[in-house]
Amino acid sequence: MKTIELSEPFDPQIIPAGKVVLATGFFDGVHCGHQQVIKTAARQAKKMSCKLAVMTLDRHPMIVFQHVPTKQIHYLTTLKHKLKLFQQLGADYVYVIKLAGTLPQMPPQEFVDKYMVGLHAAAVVAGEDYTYGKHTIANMQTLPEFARNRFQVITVKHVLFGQKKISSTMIRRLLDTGQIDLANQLLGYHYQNTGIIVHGKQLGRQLGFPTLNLKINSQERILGEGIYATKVRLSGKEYLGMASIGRNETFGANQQLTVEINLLNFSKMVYGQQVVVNWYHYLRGQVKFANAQALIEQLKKDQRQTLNYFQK
Ligand SMILES: Cc1cc2nc3c(=O)[nH]c(=O)nc-3n(C[C@H](O)[C@H](O)[C@H](O)COP(=O)(O)O)c2cc1C
Ligand SMILES: Nc1ncnc2c1ncn2[C@@H]1O[C@H](COP(=O)(O)OP(=O)(O)O)[C@@H](O)[C@H]1O
Repeated sequence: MKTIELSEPFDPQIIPAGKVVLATGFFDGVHCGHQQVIKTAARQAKKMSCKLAVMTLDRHPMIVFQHVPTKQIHYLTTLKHKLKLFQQLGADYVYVIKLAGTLPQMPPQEFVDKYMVGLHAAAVVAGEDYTYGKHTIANMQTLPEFARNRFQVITVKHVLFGQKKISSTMIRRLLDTGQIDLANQLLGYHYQNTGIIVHGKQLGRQLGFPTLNLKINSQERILGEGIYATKVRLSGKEYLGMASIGRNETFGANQQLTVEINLLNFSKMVYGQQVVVNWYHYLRGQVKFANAQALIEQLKKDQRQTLNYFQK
């Protein structure tokens, strides 16, 4: 897979020769709905004997159109993770479009000419609500007019959960409220965070349950408070872990939020390393225990539950 960054104005020479089927969207999360768009494009590419290209943006459109500060955006997938998921879906090219300069105000006809025809699209595939300018004029209904028979337009119907379309917003709400099991079902894979192991208060080892304290990548979204069953990738190996996201209420009020994980079958001292956490299952909410002993008793139960979950 080849990743090509495009910023306005780009040199048409850098676009690989040959026709592509172009799947387009912001694709935060690359959830089941997004996967349907990309898989439809992949089938079409096979039919038309061309390459599969995916087009995405380098930043959330809310930053540009609603002026939301960059720091306030917490993605379901970082660009790096998104690219990995596109690769798994069979993308030959990924175009990452820089949403800056004159691009956000570009008239729809110019956008279609430069970023669809200009990328050699034989067909453009997107979801029902895809827009490439003001939603009243630059939508999937009007795309054939702008295309002027230069490419085919394929609109993919929303994938529904119950009556509602599966959306990044729906999944963000589920994550914020700790509903990881359902969020994973709608994502079609296990939600993931990346973080660095930092020093905590060194209380964990006294309790008999040392924990990796994680500083999660600041652009990523953190699950709501609770205790979760996880799989953790550390130094090329995978471990089962029980994770706590919370404020360690047992040890005082108004403490900082921490993300910490006790790994089952692990006993090395590690700090500073990068870990990838895959979140699998919600075990319980945070509890303010009467004392450390009561917390320890609960941690033993959490450990058994984590093992049971993964043995199922
Ligand atoms: C699986 C798990 C569950 C936990 N549950 C709670 C809890 O319900 N209430 C609480 O106050 N702390 C809970 N903790 C957090 C412990 O208080 C924390 O690990 C301890 O304070 C150690 O902190 P340290 O890593 O900074 O030394 C939990 C930790 C783990 C690993
Ligand atoms: N099974 C384990 N799970 C998590 N961390 C472990 C484990 N065994 C050893 N460790 C180590 O212990 C450290 C955490 O101990 P802890 O007392 O909780 O200290 P800290 O407060 O600095 O996180 C981790 O950084 C890790 O290197």
